[in-house]
Amino acid sequence: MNSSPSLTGDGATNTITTSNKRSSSDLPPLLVLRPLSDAWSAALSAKFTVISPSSPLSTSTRAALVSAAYNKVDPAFLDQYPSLQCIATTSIGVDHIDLEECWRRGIQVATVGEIFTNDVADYAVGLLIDVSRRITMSDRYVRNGLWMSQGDYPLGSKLGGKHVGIVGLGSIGSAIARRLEAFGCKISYVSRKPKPNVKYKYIPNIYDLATESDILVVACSLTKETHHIVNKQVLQALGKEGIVINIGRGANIDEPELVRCLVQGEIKGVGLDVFENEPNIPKELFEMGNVVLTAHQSVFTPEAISDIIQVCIANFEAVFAGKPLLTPVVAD
Ligand SMILES: O=C(O)[C@H](O)CO
Repeated sequence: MNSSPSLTGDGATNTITTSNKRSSSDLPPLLVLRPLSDAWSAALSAKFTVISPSSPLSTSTRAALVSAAYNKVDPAFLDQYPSLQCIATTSIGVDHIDLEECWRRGIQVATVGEIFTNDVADYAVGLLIDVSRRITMSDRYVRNGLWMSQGDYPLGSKLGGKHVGIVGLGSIGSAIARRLEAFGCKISYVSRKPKPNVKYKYIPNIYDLATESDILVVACSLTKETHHIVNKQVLQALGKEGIVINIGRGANIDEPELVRCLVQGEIKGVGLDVFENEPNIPKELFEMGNVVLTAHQSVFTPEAISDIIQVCIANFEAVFAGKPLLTPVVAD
């Protein structure tokens, strides 16, 4: 009878138990740090011996699966797992991973590649239409019975013809730009350098971008350079009629300044899927009508989750076979 580790879970926590149903001794060990749903558990356990950080095997494992934000990969974490050769994160953002340190130690890092691109772009456009046409606000108005007592809700603004400034024209920013172009928006962008073969107007400075824009869409990754890239001056340059959409990372925006600008009417409205200290959200935002708030979910569709599982497995199989990763993070 074989008694080997397998992973069970309620979708929120990992638990190692013993099973006599099958042997996993010939399956490569995979250290898993993120919570696993049943679908994740089944898919990973079929290919790997899934081990938890508390398992004695974990220090000698070669590959690890981590998730965005809530598994910080820093030198202290890496010291615990000296045999790691590869880390795959279930995110596109890698701000929770000390990449330089990983590379210094010869550890490869993989993301989910472009799996989320279209879903996030759809969501960003959804937030933008919601804020500019006041859909959620009008919904609250109707639900609260105010239509009858107070009459028609104030009109939202037309999207076509608006000047949209995209902060970060990577794959997600580009997908947002393509969608907004179809709505008749004029697109400009800021990024470290102009993108080759791109027809949108490149503006090297975010202040100038904000000055020229009606709407700013934050779609950049979080780095030292982009931390609080949308600050007081940028928000003031955007102006009283300006709208901000953020599907990047909360810390791309100086959140207290954003709240202050909203309170003082220095910008018109925001659609935020990400926050500086998730899941803590400044309480002032709850009181405001001109904001749409969602719970960092622009990336998640059931279809995308299924694709993430497949790409993570493919990356680990490549590592264990000594082949290149499918979706590596590369130094730029
Ligand atoms: O980076 C990502 O993939 C998303 O924001 C989920 O964390």
